[in-house]
Amino acid sequence: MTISRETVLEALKSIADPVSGNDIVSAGIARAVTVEGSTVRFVLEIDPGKSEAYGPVRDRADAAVAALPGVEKVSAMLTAHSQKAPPDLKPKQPAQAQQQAAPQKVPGVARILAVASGKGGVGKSTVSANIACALAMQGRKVGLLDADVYGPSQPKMLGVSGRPASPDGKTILPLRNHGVTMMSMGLMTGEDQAVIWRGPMLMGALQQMLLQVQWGELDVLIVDLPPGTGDVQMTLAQKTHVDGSIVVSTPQDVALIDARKGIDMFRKMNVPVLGMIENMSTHICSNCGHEEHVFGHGGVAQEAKKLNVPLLGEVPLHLDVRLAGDNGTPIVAAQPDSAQAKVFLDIATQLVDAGAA
Ligand SMILES: Nc1ncnc2c1ncn2[C@@H]1O[C@H](COP(=O)(O)OP(=O)(O)OP(=O)(O)O)[C@@H](O)[C@H]1O
Repeated sequence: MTISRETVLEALKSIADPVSGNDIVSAGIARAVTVEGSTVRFVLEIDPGKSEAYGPVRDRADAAVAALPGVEKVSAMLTAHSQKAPPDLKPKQPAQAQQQAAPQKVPGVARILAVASGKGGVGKSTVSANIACALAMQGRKVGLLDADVYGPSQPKMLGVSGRPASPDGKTILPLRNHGVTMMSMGLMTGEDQAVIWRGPMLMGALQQMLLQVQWGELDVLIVDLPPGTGDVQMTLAQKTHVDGSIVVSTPQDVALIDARKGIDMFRKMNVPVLGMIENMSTHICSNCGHEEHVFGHGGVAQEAKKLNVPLLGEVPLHLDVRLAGDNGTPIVAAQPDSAQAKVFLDIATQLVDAGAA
């Protein structure tokens, strides 16, 4: 049975807004209604000071939608609006419709740092995991959100497994290892399950990860983005206040072309680019220590200079970096005194010194 968005809106109109006396749709409280098969999602955007008063409203709205024929699952979220008058669901003139709600902060999270790459497989997840651990080793309260829905790898890299608990059915308890609080789409879907995500599902899932996970008080939440410049990157920057971004690339031209696109996207979305990291830079032989430039060397430094962004570090290509990641203990934690670990620790120090983490 197909559920229409209009039917959902009608059901939501039966719920009164305790503050304005209107119904929650006319009052502009009920927003972002999406229907995916038998699942309905919506948010109630409220004054953060009135969250207690709106708890029962959310429950009533949830029940009204759940009672509709064909609805099997409802996700109703309370979110804090950042404007005095939240936009409503009524049809808008094109000019008004273009005015997006301002990007929101995630409660308790002081800063959000996005780690991106233009191209897949350049080591973005390895870099995210190591920077997260390095920051935790320096005493920062760190979260890591694995938003790489196409290839979630953080559970393996940080050595966590099992489905995260949700004692109240509304919030999700993150997992923790190496001093890092982490949540991954991989933990919601299972390691071997292939996931095909479509735009609206991605948006919903990402928002859910950001807002429903109990991150606690964090100095910084690192978001490990999927490669490229697609829906997830756009949604993150549009909906959430992202304080800075880091772009990871190998020194090869093909990777650099895509990295440039990534930097361009962040600039267009007004997300400060904190710097680039060259990964798989010099190869150091684990037997004899001989150095070789498998993918070239210095390409990222040149590109960073051209684009006028700092080069935060050059991470060598070293067997131990991969083995550490595969074993669930990133190299900074496994071999903190190694040359490879030092690069990550130095990047973490730079981020702290710059007030970015
Ligand atoms: N500096 C390095 N030295 C050795 N191996 C590395 C290094 N960086 C990453 N790797 C290895 O390369 C592989 C790809 O790395 P990773 O998963 O971090 O890349 P990614 O850019 O996040 O990939 P994807 O886009 O598929 O998510 C992994 O097996 C990882 O262990």
